[in-house]
Amino acid sequence: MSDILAKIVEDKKVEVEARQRVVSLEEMKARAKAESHPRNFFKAMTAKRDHVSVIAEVKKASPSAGLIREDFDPAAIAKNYEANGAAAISCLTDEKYFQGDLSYIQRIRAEVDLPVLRKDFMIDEYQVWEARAAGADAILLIAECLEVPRLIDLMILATELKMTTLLEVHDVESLLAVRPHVGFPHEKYMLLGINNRNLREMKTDINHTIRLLDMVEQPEILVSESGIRTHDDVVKLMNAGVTKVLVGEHLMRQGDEGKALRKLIHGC
Ligand SMILES: O=P(O)(O)OC[C@@H](O)[C@@H](O)c1c[nH]c2ccccc12
Repeated sequence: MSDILAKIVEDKKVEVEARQRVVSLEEMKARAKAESHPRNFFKAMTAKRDHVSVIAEVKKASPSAGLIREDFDPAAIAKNYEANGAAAISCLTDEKYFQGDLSYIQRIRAEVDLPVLRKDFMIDEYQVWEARAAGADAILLIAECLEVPRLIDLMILATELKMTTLLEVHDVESLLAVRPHVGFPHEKYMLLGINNRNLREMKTDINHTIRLLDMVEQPEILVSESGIRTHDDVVKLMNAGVTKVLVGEHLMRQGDEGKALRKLIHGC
């Protein structure tokens, strides 16, 4: 694990313990069960399109970029994404490193019809229930954060709660470790993400996805994540057989994030 990731995970353990003291696991389960049925994130991402499928991300700040967007209205941003062709929304909920907030999920969901992914560092069952109670339709699991059996446990729980899992890898070793678990029995509810950001140097390179592509058994569920900025980047990935992307920073840096999204998808 990179130093920054190790530090985030350490802090996350403390945070999850503190949150559990405020709302118990039992209470969180009750809240999750009372929540309306999740929207089908997997279906939204695998629907037939004649262009790339984009998970558009709502992100105020990040450890690598610092503050990205000063005037930050998560629901308005998501609405603009929806109006301009996003297939789904991702929302950062980590407070310390990304200035996110769990309450943004409900605010976004009230304004858009698209399914919403909770983007956080998931290390505990509690957070999966918490995600569902907050209205999330999907969760992110980062392979570099957890041992494979823990990943599988959290994935099974997410599936039971009818949420989609975006299982993210960066390293080749992680991809090989999770590969036997990609697909069955979660085939209708899981996507595989390749993160182009190297967390050791914080640099992004979209060729990273293309280099690992040969080792991906189901490219139809693959999402290329991070560092995607231009329509040419999208064309390059599409030509290699990648039909899904997750984009945040580039869109969030534009005054009109919807217009930027349309340009990214269509080139104009
Ligand atoms: O802002 P970018 O470079 O377009 O990247 C978006 C997304 O991939 C990135 O936010 C991300 C990918 N995996 C993560 C894990 C945690 C936090 C954030 C992320």
